[in-house]
Amino acid sequence: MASAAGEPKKIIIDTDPGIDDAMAIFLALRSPEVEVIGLTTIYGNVYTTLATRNALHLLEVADRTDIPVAEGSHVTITKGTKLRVADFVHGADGLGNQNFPPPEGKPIDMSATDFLVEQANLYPGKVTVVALGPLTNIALAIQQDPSFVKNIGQIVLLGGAFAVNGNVNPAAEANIFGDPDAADIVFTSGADVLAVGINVTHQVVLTDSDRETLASSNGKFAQYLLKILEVYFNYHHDAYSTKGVYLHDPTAMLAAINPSLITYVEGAVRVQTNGITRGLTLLYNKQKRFAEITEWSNQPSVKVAVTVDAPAVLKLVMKRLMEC
Ligand SMILES: O=c1[nH]cnc2c1ncn2[C@@H]1O[C@H](CO)[C@@H](O)[C@H]1O
Repeated sequence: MASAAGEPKKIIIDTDPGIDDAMAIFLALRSPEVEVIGLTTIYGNVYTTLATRNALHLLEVADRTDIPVAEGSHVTITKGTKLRVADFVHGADGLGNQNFPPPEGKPIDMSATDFLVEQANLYPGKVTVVALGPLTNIALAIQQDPSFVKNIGQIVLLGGAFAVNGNVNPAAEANIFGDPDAADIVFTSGADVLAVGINVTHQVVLTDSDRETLASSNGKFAQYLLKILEVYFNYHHDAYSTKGVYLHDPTAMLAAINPSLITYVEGAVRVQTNGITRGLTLLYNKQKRFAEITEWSNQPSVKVAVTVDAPAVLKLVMKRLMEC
């Protein structure tokens, strides 16, 4: 629902589209509780240039070219250029190998980081960033403007594998693995952070039969998504024994739209930035006073999602994406 004042929550979607990003973006555009004030782009599912192109394309599909797109970083926060992109999950074009025509629009003449800082300053405490890719742009904003952590309302991020295996390797989830140094900066920044990890998103599955239900809708978004979902389904059939696909990004988006759909715990999160467990996220629940000072001591608390009302999430996703 809209806030008490009746104003929808302003959100900026930091995104690497991406099939489940496309779902999350459409979901946000169909959600009266939020107003999408911009998209910022990042590498992850695809390289940043393609993420920008896909973000512009998705807004054209949605007839929402009024929403600005700001291009984000092409490299990690440590200037790393050896990026891991998940084209095997989303297709070479990031959108199910559909080879859509290039968008007509262009990104604004401002970096993602500058846009994030500008909007947080413009609407102090009022903007939520929904971060669906590696956290480079957000960490850069934190470094660039010391007041960003105070001015930004909340950072809802899809990332981490809390006490479960990762999806890149047993230790790491893809978004955190993409830039672990940036993730550690975000988690320890003191900002109001809600992390939705794959321990939660793996509970939200869009099944083959849900896909058939989606197909029965003449809605613009449902018909578009059906085309691009094929590759995502194929990947999941190969990689997991699940009969369906995980709704990572839509679940994180709904956690921002309607926080009552999840529960969370609070504690300090640190990210392993090197070695075989690079990208591992580890939550200290602050229940024990350790004898020694640890890397978690005196770190601010963040929120980490632990349960999700999966049927309610799925129902909302289906309903909103099937509307005509
Ligand atoms: O196996 C995988 N490797 C890399 N990325 C993946 C994989 N499965 C899903 N995603 C993508 O990474 C984010 C969630 O971690 C989601 O954006 C999802 O589409």
